[in-house]
Amino acid sequence: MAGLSQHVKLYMKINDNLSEDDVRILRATLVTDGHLGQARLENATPLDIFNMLEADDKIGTGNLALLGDLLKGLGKTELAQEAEDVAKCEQTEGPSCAIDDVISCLKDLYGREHASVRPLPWCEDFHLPLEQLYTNLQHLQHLQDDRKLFQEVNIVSLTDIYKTNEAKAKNGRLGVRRIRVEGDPGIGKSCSCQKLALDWVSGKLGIFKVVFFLEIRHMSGKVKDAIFEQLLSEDTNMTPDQLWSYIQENQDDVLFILDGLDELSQKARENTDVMSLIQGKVLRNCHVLVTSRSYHCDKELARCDEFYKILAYSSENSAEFIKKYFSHSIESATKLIEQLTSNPNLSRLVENPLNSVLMCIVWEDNEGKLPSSQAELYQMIVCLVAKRYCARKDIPLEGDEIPSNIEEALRGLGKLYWEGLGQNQFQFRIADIRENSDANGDVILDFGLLTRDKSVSRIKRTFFLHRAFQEYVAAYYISELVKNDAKREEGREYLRSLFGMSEATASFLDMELMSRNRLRYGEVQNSLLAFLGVNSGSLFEFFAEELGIDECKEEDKDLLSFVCIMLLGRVRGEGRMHMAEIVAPCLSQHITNQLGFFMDERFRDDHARWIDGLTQVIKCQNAMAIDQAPRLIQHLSIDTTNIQSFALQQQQIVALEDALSDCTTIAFVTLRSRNELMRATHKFSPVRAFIPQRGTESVHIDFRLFLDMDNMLSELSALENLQHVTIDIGSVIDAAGYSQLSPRLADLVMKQSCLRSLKVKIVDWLCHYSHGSRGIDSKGKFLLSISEHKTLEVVEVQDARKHVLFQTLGSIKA
Ligand SMILES: Nc1ncnc2c1ncn2[C@@H]1O[C@H](COP(=O)(O)OP(=O)(O)OP(=O)(O)O)[C@@H](O)[C@H]1O
Repeated sequence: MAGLSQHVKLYMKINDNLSEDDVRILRATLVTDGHLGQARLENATPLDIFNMLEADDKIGTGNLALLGDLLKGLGKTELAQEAEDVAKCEQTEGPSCAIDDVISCLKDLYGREHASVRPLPWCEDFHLPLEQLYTNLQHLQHLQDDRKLFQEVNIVSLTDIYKTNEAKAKNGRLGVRRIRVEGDPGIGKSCSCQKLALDWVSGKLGIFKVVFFLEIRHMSGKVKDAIFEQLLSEDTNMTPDQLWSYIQENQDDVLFILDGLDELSQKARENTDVMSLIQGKVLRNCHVLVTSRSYHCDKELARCDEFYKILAYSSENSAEFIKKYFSHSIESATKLIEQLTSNPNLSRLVENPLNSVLMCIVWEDNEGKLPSSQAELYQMIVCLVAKRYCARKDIPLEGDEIPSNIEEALRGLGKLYWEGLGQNQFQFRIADIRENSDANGDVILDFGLLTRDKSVSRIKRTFFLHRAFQEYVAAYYISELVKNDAKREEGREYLRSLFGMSEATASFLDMELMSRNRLRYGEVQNSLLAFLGVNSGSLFEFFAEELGIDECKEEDKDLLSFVCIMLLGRVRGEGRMHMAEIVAPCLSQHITNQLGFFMDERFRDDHARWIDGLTQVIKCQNAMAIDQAPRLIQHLSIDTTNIQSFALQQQQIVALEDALSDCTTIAFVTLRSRNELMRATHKFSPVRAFIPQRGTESVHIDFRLFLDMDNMLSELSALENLQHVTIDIGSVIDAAGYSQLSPRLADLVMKQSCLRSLKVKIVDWLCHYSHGSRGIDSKGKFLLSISEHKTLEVVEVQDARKHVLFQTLGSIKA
């Protein structure tokens, strides 16, 4: 009703208010006055009559004179007056009347469509009421588009952003117009947008007169048309051009909520003006809030005024959500919370809202059985869908086995969705699904992992409800190919395109493409490992073969080794050692995580997993060393910048330290950090964690800032038989102070009897700087240690002011 124009609403009102006698008189008058023929009028209701008159252009928008006369003839003066008012309104004040109509139409739509979430695609009737279930999320605000500079903000929903900005606004005008919100998959971006729209409906966002909530994945053309396609019905009493003019004239009052920029398809990108809207090239005074997955669309969103990140639920939030979900059974909630709290892996998993809701569903449906990982969680959900489908169709089930035609259907879907991901396509036409699925088209469409768009939208295409499932099913398809010996070659082709090796062979890898694919298909790559499970050996055999190709250049081996070790770090369970055994003999002899495109902080988690994988590889090589295996790691280069964050657990460092303590084959170690090493949550000593105590001949340490120089030198002194030590440090903050350097260096020289070169360069001491001393204090002991040393050939020490204190041993002896 809200979407209907004023005069149509009036027609309906008149229809309801005329008696049968009135209708008879009306028909007769129309015939007598020659407006309509008798045959057409027979049995026609007033509504039919008004439609006929409209079709003959006798009445319509802003033209209700005839209707007024007819009503007056019937003695319906009030209705006649209303007809006059509506006509006047539509003629003279058309746009403002019409915009009110659009607004009520939008409010009606949001109140209806966005008042609930449907986390399960197969359950069309499984709606969770958003207002009751919405649980506060944590947010960060990034400062000046720099992810390193951020502040924690007291914001629990997107509406709070506007509330905070409104408090700072001048003359009621918000200065901040373009807001960017990012977050990981399933973290609640869409849900937060829904909540924002609902808050507007309930008057909590009064600063905006009109709010357009558009899902970018449905966008294929101009924003002007998308508004009508997604939000308004065909008989809205404003044309797209009229509405656009209204928006242009009232920019300050309008908010666009644009959800999921990362889901804009390649094809749509060429035709849509949504980027111009986001970047303020059109409607620059409108308000825009745009969401995307983390680290996606960075360039396009660089010019936004504010930049927020949705973090996750805190552990209290996730418990609160579970209680809300099980409000009918507090006992279930308490039990689930207890189980999750006792398992750190699962507790972390449910910090993600999508995982939280799926966990509740699985718990409810599987009599308290819980998954151990995200992939297993999705697997359980797909099993659940399959079981419901079988129950619906009376298909007998054997245990937990999914019937083969359903598996086949899932594979068909996986193929389609993998191809869709390549094009950033998230919705599919039914015809395409049938075409791609042989005999299983109906199973796919009926199965329940697909859902049809139910909104007012005129887009009637089938699509996946949640992108995470699309990635999951695509991974399932690839894993089935990889496991199948008969489809080995096809499987490998898929692996190449998944990991970004499709346009090259191992002899010529494109690091940019590989890193891009890691960002784009990271979820698919990770799910693939989970699907392969005990069969993950096939994936590592693939990498081992690529590494073994004769033409594979050393730098390409370094890159493949990094990816391979990072993936190994993601393997859980007993099979891990076996996977390590497959790759360990083929890896590069130079193992490094200092790899151009992969140095970006977007790969932070991968660097943390790399540490786990490295631990496995080293353990494996330690065992192999006894058998004199030919290829062992000889040079280890670690950039700690990306691994010293909270992504890395203390026990992971301890495990690596343990593995390295048994390692004697690594002769060269390079350590680098591009930021402050000790700002990490976990304090660790880089020397102890990353340098083997035995067998290391050469160490190069290159840190931008270091807090514990004193300790580092003592630990280097404790290593066995070092020959070359090079230390480059930008700045040092050392509790022991500048004056301690000389005795520590003396210790190092005395303890390392095989030392041949020692080069130390420290650009600045940030504290404990003794202004009086321009060089190294108490040099005597140091000089003595050098002069008594038997093998030392080169000593170079540069101080804070770049004074070269010692250049060669010769100069010291002189
Ligand atoms: N704040 C919240 N309170 C309660 N439930 C939530 C909340 N946020 C998200 N959810 C649940 O998590 C599911 C996934 O959330 P949503 O679709 O908003 O994630 P997203 O960040 O948009 O994911 P993607 O990037 O994959 O599109 C929702 O269907 C809903 O069930």
